[in-house]
Amino acid sequence: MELKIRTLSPTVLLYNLLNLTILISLFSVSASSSSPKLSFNFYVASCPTAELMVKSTVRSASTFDATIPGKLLRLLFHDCMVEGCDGSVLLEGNGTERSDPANTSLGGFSVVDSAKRLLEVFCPGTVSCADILVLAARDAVEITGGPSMQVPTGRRDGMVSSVSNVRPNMVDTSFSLDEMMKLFSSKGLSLDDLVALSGAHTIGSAHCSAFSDRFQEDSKGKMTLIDKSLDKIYADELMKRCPAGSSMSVTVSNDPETSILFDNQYYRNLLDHKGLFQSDSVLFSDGKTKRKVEQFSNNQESFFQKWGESFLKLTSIGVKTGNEGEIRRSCTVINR
Ligand code: HEM
Ligand SMILES: [Ca+2]
Ligand SMILES: [Ca+2]
Repeated sequence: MELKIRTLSPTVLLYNLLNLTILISLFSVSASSSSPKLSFNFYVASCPTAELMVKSTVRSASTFDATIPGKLLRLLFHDCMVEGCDGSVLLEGNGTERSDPANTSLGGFSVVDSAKRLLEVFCPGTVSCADILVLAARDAVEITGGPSMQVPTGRRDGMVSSVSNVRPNMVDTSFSLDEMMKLFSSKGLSLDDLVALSGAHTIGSAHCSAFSDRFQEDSKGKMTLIDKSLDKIYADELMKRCPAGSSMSVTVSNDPETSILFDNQYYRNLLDHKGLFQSDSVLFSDGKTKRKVEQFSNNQESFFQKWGESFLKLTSIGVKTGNEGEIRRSCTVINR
């Protein structure tokens, strides 16, 4: 060892010393930065099987009920848009986010609750509901044939869930592209993220009321198409599935072609003027997003690639880490 050092030239020694100094200073910057960030394998020491337990819960629930993946993915979106990805949407009670009409048709709560119960047995007080929801949505995409992704964890659960926070932070199917863009950019999401994340509508379903604005009902209860951008045959089919006065529980597939497959069919539907919501159709009718829609419709790989990036951005919105928030014992109530 002694011999080795002596044989090193002074320049090499100086170079090594410099590298060491840079390394030390880098380390101290990251160690002293105020709020810890998310990290991959956050639970590797505290609960090594956390991700596996969530995955198996989502898998078995989805085997029994094919509507689960869509529900989990939408639930995550609605969580992240309001107060960030902090599980605020999961809280029950008067005046919580769940009371807003935009959230009354949400589902998948019981899957998150089951995963949490399992995790509380093996790793009590360790894995946040916010992380469980992100992992469950990630798994939902993979289970339905979408890309497999590694997602960072370490989110903490929020203590605030107020119905008044929903309206100002949630998109609506009646929104113009500019309105959607404004909201997305306030969350750090770009126009390309909007196009990619809307691709979530390649799975799942919608209630008739979610797209009734594209039709008009006359005094005799007859429906007519008022949104001429919609394909005529597709519109007829929708009217047949959702006649005036149809039950509130009737649902229609978001993607009429491959509703249980996470693929790029959503974008091909847009090209065919078969976007279910006005907010879907506008992505193809507006020149600002048309080219991205065409690109994703032609190339599933590029959609999957961008989906991965955008999903990471979505799941990082307003996250609470370190000492912020708490680790809930039950996902539906804050700890007492
Ligand atoms: C950008 C504007 C968006 C609007 C206006 C919108 C609106 C809607 C509406 C109205 C429904 C039907 C709900 C029902 O009637 O039950 C729906 C379903 C769905 N949305 Fe979106 N959404 C948007 C973006 C997103 C994003 C970014 C994601 C996820 C990343 C997402 C995931 C889903 C999923 C998976 C469903 C199916 C839910 C199920 O099967 O229960 N949506 N969306
Ligand atoms: Ca939230
Ligand atoms: Ca599909």
